Amino acid sequence: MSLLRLKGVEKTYRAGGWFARRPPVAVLRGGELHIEAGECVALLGQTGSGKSTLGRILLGLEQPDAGTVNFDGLPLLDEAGRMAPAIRPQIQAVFQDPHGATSPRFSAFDVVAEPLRYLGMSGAALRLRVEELVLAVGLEPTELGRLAHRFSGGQLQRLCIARALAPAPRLVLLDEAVSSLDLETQAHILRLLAGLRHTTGVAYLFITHDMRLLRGFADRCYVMQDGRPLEVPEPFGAGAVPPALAALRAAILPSRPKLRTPQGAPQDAMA
Ligand SMILES: Nc1ncnc2c1ncn2[C@@H]1O[C@H](COP(=O)(O)OP(=O)(O)OP(=O)(O)O)[C@@H](O)[C@H]1O
Repeated sequence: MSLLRLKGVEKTYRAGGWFARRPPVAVLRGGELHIEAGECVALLGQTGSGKSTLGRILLGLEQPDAGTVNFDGLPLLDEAGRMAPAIRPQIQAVFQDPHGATSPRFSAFDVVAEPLRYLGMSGAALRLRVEELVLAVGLEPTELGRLAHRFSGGQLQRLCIARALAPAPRLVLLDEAVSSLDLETQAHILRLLAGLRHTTGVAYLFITHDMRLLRGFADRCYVMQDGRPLEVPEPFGAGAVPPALAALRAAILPSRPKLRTPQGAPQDAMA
């Protein structure tokens, strides 16, 4: 049984309500996606292709118009569209902008402690768990009293990762979680996430539009094509790939850009 399975999920946004002049936007149009326990699955797609909509559905923030979403074999949402309280802590998320995802009034301690307090933890047990989590993401417990917004973007994202892992989830949605960081910090955070997956057994849904981040990180890959997640066995292979993936591949910058000579022939810019 899969940890998560989406089947035939459809979602249409009706901008401005039912009587608006603008036509409805059908963002998700079916397809299938599954994630096994402990797996890292990438979901690629161009901007506006519906990746985050799909992510919000997994978090119970958005209701699909049609289709099924099962977590551990059970429906993710009840008939009223609410997520079962037992499932809620098992699915967590890390978003692109760590500043937007944390309160400027919170200390680092408060950021990580937030979901644990919600689950009823307090006192020495809370402090111990928060310290354990910040150590796991490579920060020092002595820093916990600092205001979170005084940390660098990469450090604050580490705190957000610690917060996501606090309730010991089985699935973490990483929605462009490293996209706002510089290349070196991206590499550190991806290494950290890979290590945490190894030690905790958590599964990831890694949403990105940047194909370069996939290599060595994701086990399997889907691309959003015409509103449907489509599994791509070999995203970097020489064979045919869906047009949406071909466009993302074409967007990868060459490591050594080519210049055009006066005769029009490409020439290595670094030669
Ligand atoms: N609440 C909403 N109401 C109306 N339209 C929406 C809403 N949320 C998203 N959309 C539209 O749905 C489409 C898909 O948006 P979504 O954020 O899921 O795409 P995405 O693939 O995550 O894009 P990006 O990589 O740019 O974040 C876009 O055209 C967007 O404008």
